[in-house]
Amino acid sequence: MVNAPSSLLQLAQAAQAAARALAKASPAAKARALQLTAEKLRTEWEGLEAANRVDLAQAEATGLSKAKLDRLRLTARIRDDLIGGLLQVAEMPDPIGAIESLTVRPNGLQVGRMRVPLGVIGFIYESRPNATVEASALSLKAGNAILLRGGKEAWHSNRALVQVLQASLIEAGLPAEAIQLVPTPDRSAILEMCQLAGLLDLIIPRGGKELIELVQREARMPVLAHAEGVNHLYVDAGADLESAVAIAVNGKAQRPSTCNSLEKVLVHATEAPRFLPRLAAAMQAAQVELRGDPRTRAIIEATAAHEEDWSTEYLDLILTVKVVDSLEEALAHIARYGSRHTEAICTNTHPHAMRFLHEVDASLVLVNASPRFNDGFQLGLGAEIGISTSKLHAYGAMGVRELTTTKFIALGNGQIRD
Ligand SMILES: NC(=O)C1=CN([C@@H]2O[C@H](COP(=O)(O)OP(=O)(O)OC[C@H]3O[C@@H](n4cnc5c(N)ncnc54)[C@H](OP(=O)(O)O)[C@@H]3O)[C@@H](O)[C@H]2O)C=CC1
Ligand SMILES: N[C@@H](CCC(=O)OP(=O)(O)O)C(=O)O
Repeated sequence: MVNAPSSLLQLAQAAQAAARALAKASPAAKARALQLTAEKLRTEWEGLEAANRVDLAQAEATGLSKAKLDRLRLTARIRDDLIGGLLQVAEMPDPIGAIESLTVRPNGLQVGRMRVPLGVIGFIYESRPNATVEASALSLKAGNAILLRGGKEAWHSNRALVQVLQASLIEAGLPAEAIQLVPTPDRSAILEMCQLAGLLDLIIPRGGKELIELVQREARMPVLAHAEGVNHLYVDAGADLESAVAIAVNGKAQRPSTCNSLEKVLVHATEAPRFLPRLAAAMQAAQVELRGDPRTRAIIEATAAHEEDWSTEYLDLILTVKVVDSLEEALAHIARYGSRHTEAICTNTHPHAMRFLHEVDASLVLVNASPRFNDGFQLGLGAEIGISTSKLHAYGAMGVRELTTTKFIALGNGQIRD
């Protein structure tokens, strides 16, 4: 805490004061701030787009990849999705103050749990401006303050969006400091955030290995890692192959830059001769480069996969394929190379589906569905701050509830302990 520059330290102190105010704010005021943000996204869209264009121009000039430019871009569709998500979050029941599982002890003491905010959240994430709005909305609904450190390429977009969010807070009678942007794109601020023990209650790094390792090493407060997705689809013996191809194409090609996209396909040997040519044709049409193990390459054209391919998250139109002899082999491969993010099976065999669900350790395990569903909005949370690949205190998509905790409460009538 002492090493933080006064500006960041002051921001965190202001966030802490704002968090205290938000913890007791009325559900109506929080919902109002969310509705106002939705309105302003529509009425102030031109200004937001203009800020976004500055970021896009700078990013293009520095040669940012097409996939990363795509996630930096604020489009009308993103605006509409954000508005829909904000309104959905506004309408959700306010979790704060709810008393859960009240029981009566033999001595008459009533013991329960009350849902409370976490406090101040430090959020470090990619150059994806919509994440700024989604994370802020969820944090606000959960009664937390948030300190945002988005990717450097989104600097102007994030500043403009945070202005909108803060104006909505003020109009709703809430402290603007509940949503703040770290005042510099300099990476040193990330290390400084990690030192803000006593001010930040939780830090969420959302990004690649380097970021996660840095924050896990340096942070002086709890960390919820939102890490990479080395995600598999296992095509079982007897699976519906048409559906398996459609799931694989959706998983890989719908939005290859996302953490929930498909990176590897494992196929049972009995299906490989029929499945792989269909997969290859579909992937070729989607412009996906295939890499494969020797058994795959004996059936279809693919470049040779190397050991590092099995653990690599490409975030690109590349897919690695392996032929396996059993469900056991698929489970063992996933346990060895997966990143516990998203894992899927295509099967028509109920016991296999159940084994996969029980035995695979990942934040979302799917049966006969695309890994692209690992997203808070798709899973019914309204929005998401990201996908926790840590197990404590939340595993998987994090919405409002995951940004809260509970404290015990006890209601007595004079009980004393023997
Ligand atoms: N689990 C989840 O919820 C999600 C995970 N991801 C994962 O994020 C990654 C993709 O995003 P990408 O932009 O490439 O991620 P990066 O890890 O490159 O960037 C994310 C953030 O981390 C910062 N950062 C990266 N490396 C360092 C470092 N060495 N020191 C300090 N800060 C650092 C970046 O800062 P700067 O702007 O300065 O580069 C940026 O703010 C993928 O691995 C993807 O799977 C993405 C979304 C959701
Ligand atoms: N959950 C989001 C994707 C989040 C994500 O992976 O973000 P990014 O890596 O910045 O593209 C979705 O499926 O739309």
